[in-house]
Amino acid sequence: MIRAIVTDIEGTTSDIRFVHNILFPYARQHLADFLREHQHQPEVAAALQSVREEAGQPQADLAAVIAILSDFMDQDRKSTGLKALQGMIWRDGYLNGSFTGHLYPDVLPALRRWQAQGIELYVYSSGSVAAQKLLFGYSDEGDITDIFSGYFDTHVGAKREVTAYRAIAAEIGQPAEQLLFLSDIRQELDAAAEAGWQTIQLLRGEADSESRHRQVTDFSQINPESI
Ligand SMILES: CSCCC(=O)C(=O)COP(=O)(O)O
Ligand SMILES: [Mg+2]
Repeated sequence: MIRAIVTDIEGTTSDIRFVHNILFPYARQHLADFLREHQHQPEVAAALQSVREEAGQPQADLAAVIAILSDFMDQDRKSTGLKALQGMIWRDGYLNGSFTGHLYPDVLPALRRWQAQGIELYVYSSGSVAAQKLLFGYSDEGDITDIFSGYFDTHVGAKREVTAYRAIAAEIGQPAEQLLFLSDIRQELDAAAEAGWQTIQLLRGEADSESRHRQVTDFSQINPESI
């Protein structure tokens, strides 16, 4: 019996093209100006220091950190510091109406159905918790943040690491076999399965013939009561 469902965002609830073609370029375009203006704010300074440490350049000046962040963005590196900064920059974009958080049309009806069945809903993304709340708070369907009982980001660990799923299970307080993780990425599902979770892979685009996970093309095909 599934007690809680944890969902990925990019490629699962939301189109990967929204993240890569809209969110990421917006952050890249505004990064330098944002940092010059806000570098001394405590949460910005903490994220910058985290990036310096991650790059092994603890004394890097602002220009050097901007170059490091540019490299991280080129690599789509799931750096906790970069993700924190992207979330702060995206906030302006959501607030000034530059974009809304993309949701596939099958997502909200399924989330509502599962919630009505007494299943708790959570998010786990490499995007910061603040960025997750923005996407779901300013989504195509309005503010749906209340539907989720909690949000997890890379502070619990990287999405391909088994330990992250053990940490999330401990925080949710349910046995791993009663937790279901939804993601488009096989390696993330492999880590969740190794931690004892149930898994379903979303195939929003290309097939994945190497996957050993149950596969669906949208949320309407997921029936937690049959798992
Ligand atoms: C909060 S939306 C932006 C997601 C993001 O920054 C990212 O790198 C995608 O990560 P995910 O773990 O959702 O694939
Ligand atoms: Mg994904």
